[in-house]
Order: sequence, then structure tokens, then C-alpha cells
Amino acid sequence: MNEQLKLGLPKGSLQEATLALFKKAGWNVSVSGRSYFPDINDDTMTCALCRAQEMALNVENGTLDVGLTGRDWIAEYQSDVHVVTDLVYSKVSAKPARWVVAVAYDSPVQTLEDLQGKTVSTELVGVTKRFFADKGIDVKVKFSWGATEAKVVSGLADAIVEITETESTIKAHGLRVIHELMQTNTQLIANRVVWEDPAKREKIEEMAMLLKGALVAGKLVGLKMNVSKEDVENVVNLLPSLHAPTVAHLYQSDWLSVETVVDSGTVRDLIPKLLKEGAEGIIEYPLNKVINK
Ligand SMILES: Nc1ncnc2c1ncn2[C@@H]1O[C@H](COP(=O)(O)OP(=O)(O)OP(=O)(O)O)[C@@H](O)[C@H]1O
Ligand SMILES: O=P(O)(O)OC[C@H]1O[C@H](OP(=O)(O)OP(=O)(O)O)[C@H](O)[C@@H]1O
Ligand SMILES: [Mg+2]
Repeated sequence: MNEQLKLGLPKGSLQEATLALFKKAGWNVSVSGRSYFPDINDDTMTCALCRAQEMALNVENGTLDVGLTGRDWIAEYQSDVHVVTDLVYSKVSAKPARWVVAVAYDSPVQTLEDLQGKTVSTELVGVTKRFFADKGIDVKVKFSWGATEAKVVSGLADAIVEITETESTIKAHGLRVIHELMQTNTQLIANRVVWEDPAKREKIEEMAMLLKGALVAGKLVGLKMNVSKEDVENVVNLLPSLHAPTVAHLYQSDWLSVETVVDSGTVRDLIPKLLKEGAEGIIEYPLNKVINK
């Protein structure tokens, strides 16, 4: 690949999580001061920070070759881009976020139909208009520049269509969710012409593989322990059966070493059980990448 790949990274809500993921995947991106063009430790790429809302437009028109943004903004502009892969993480978690229809807690509105003739405030105007039009519900959709939750509280709108991840903002404003419009997560997207360039496609596919590997690794941990020959069967039976554990002999000993990778959420329950079955010297370690073919 002679030409450098032009990569767009999302500025704003997804920025921190995206830079952390790139670091785990092997790329150090350093943002300095007010510059929107961070340095990256890869000579084959150049990097630009770009608003999540504008990413798909810039990838579609070729200003950027490849970029990361939310599925929501790709849908909003119905952008013609190639979705390389889903990368399921949001601002603070490794889960999708949700766009919901919410009203004030004491509002008479109970169902979507109750919004007939009413005003809905949102940043996601296109998706919202299409959603209500598909359902045959006539609403006035007003564009919001942000702080959208405040608009039902202050009576500026009858309902909002807003993104929520932890629900803390919804709760802080005493709102009631009446419907989930869509789930959204980060996606890696590529310009359609660039995707047809074999050298660039290979680079993008490598990037997708390493980013996915880093994301998967965040949900898993490595576990290693020593077990006597007599207990090994019982200990191995406790381990999730997705991948067979590695069992190796300890040097000049009858004992065995058992090593496996498990879901980080299960370890708290698993370790006491392993100890009861005779495992000793258990160590747990974080993983940087898990790559599966
Ligand atoms: N908890 C979250 N809150 C808001 N956006 C989130 C969250 N998690 C993921 N996102 C995604 O981040 C993107 C929005 O990012 P962006 O920073 O451009 O907007 P913003 O968060 O509204 O920025 P601002 O700081 O100006 O409010 C969307 O694709 C959205 O799906
Ligand atoms: O469910 P939560 O975890 O509370 O996250 C969702 C909130 O975060 C975002 O606000 P942002 O920081 O973008 O401010 P804004 O409303 O000014 O855009 C979003 O617009 C919600 O208000
Ligand atoms: Mg916002």
C-alpha cells in the first residue's frame, strides 16, 4: 500500500473509549492540544478527529478512507458506506446504547399513539421522522442542539427521542421511557471505492481483526492454577467448555498446571469452587487481545 490510509476517529462521547481500544489493539494515538490531527505510531496511516455525526458523510465522500462512529448517525444520514464490522462499545461500557422515546413522569402520554399531533424534540431528526411516519403517527419533530432531556421538563416538548446508556440522565430528569427506537453501537466503516482497493482493504481488515480482538479480550481473563493428578478431572469439569483448557506437567512433579480463558464476570464465583476441588496457586491475568479465526 503506497498511499497512507486516512482514518477518522470520533471526537466527543466515543473518543476516550476509542483511543483506549486502539491502544490495546497496538496503536498509540496522541492527541495534542487543540489539534484535530493526532499522531499515530503507524506510518501507513494518517489520523483525524471528526464529530461522530459527520463521520459517515466524510467516509462516504472520500475525505476519509475509514472511520469509527455510531450506527445511529450512519442511519440518520442513510450514508452509503461499507460497514466493516460492529464494535460493540459505547461511552462508558462495552454494551450498545439505546435511543428511546421518553416523556415526563406525570405526562398523560402512555403509548406512541398518544403522541399524535404532539411535539417531539431530538438530535436524531431523520430517524425520528421516519420512525413516526412508518407508524402513521403525525408528530412535529423539532431539532435539539443537546441537553434534550430538559425539554420535556421545561414543557418545550411533549416527548424526546434521546440516547441513553446508563439511564442516569433519564433518571436525573424524572423521565419515563415509553418505547425503544433503536440500539446503537460503534461501527468501523469504509469508503466503498477504498474497500475495493485490495491493499487498503487488507489493511482495514487487519485493523478490524485487531480492534475486535482487543474488544473481546476486555471481557475475558486468563486463569492458571496447579492441580494434583487426582483432582484434575474435577477441576477441569468446572471450567467453561468453550475451549479445552491446556494441561501441562510441572517439572519433576506429579502435579499439573491448568490454564484457560474465561468470561471475567464468572471468575468471582469460579475461584472459590476451584479451590474447593483442590486447585492451588490460582492466578488471574488480564488479556490484551483474543484473536479467533
Ligand atoms: N453514553 C452515550 N451518550 C451519548 N452518545 C453516546 C453514548 N455512548 C455512545 N454514544 C455514541 O456517541 C456518538 C455521539 O457522539 P458525539 O460526541 O459526537 O455526540 P455527543 O455525545 O452528543 O457530543 P457532545 O459532547 O457535543 O454532547 C453517537 O454515535 C452515540 O451513539
Ligand atoms: O444514559 P446516560 O449514561 O446518562 O447517557 C446519556 C446522556 O449522555 C449524552 O449527553 P451528552 O453528554 O452528549 O450531552 P448533550 O445532551 O448536551 O448532548 C446523551 O445525550 C444523554 O443525555
Ligand atoms: Mg450529546
